Amino acid sequence: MTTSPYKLAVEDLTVAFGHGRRARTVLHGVSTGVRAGQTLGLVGESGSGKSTIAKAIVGIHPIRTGRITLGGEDLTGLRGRGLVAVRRRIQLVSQDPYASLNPRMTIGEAIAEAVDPVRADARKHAATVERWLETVALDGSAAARYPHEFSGGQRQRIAVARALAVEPEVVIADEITSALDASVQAEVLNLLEELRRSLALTMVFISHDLAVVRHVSDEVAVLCRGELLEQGRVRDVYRAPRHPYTRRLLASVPAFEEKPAFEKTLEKKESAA
Ligand SMILES: Nc1ncnc2c1ncn2[C@@H]1O[C@H](COP(=O)(O)OP(=O)(O)OP(=O)(O)O)[C@@H](O)[C@H]1O
Repeated sequence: MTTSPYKLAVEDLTVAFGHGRRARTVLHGVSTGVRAGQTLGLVGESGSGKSTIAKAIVGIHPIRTGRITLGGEDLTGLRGRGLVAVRRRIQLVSQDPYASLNPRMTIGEAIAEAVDPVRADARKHAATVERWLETVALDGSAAARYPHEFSGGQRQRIAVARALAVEPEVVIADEITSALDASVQAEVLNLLEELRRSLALTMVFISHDLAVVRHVSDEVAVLCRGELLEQGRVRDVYRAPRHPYTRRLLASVPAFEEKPAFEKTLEKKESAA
């Protein structure tokens, strides 16, 4: 039985790299979580430990202490098949889509593998592959091509399609737009926002871009040097940050009240609907 209000919960998480005297703790008892169907924005300066949380959740980094639960089920310490199964239920999409796309596989094969890892047959799953490509606004003919044949923004959309094709319970998006220029960033964020609404995704959105986080998140958690300083509803934290560090972080955003380009595009779409 769990009393956690969160679909995905992290409790008292400590992660350290290295051993003995060389060990360095990078997460110090972090507790956070995301409610079902919501998006948690995870913010903090470079090196604060955001990616480490994501990687610990999906089992890439071992944890020292703490607990990770999904729907109340304890995932901590899973190995072998259990770990593989969890990696499917929680999909991590990172800044570099090359990391999740095998350069020797066509896009069709990559998505087919996400749908069915046992029989990753692009022809057998052609209809599903095409549906996911269309979901991320790509033509079905993309299935026969290789990752290097696409632009950065297109590759990121393919990585999102591949992650969603698994039908995960939670998606963790780690700086997925930081390598993209502003207009492509807007395109990927718009897509994510549409998918989030239509598929009622539960998502952790990691970014150092506070304007973007404000737009896509329901709650925001602020991380500083491996410690979680505060978490709350976006509106509350942005209007009245409790921690001086959060205040500084928000103050350092130039023209903070200025709405990002993609937000304006979304508003236009909504008012036209
Ligand atoms: N595999 C690793 N081995 C040793 N140290 C690591 C490893 N991965 C991360 N670290 C260290 O952990 C700390 C947190 O890194 P992490 O990548 O989680 O930060 P971040 O907040 O995601 O930063 P950024 O926004 O720059 O991606 C950093 O000091 C980093 O050097």
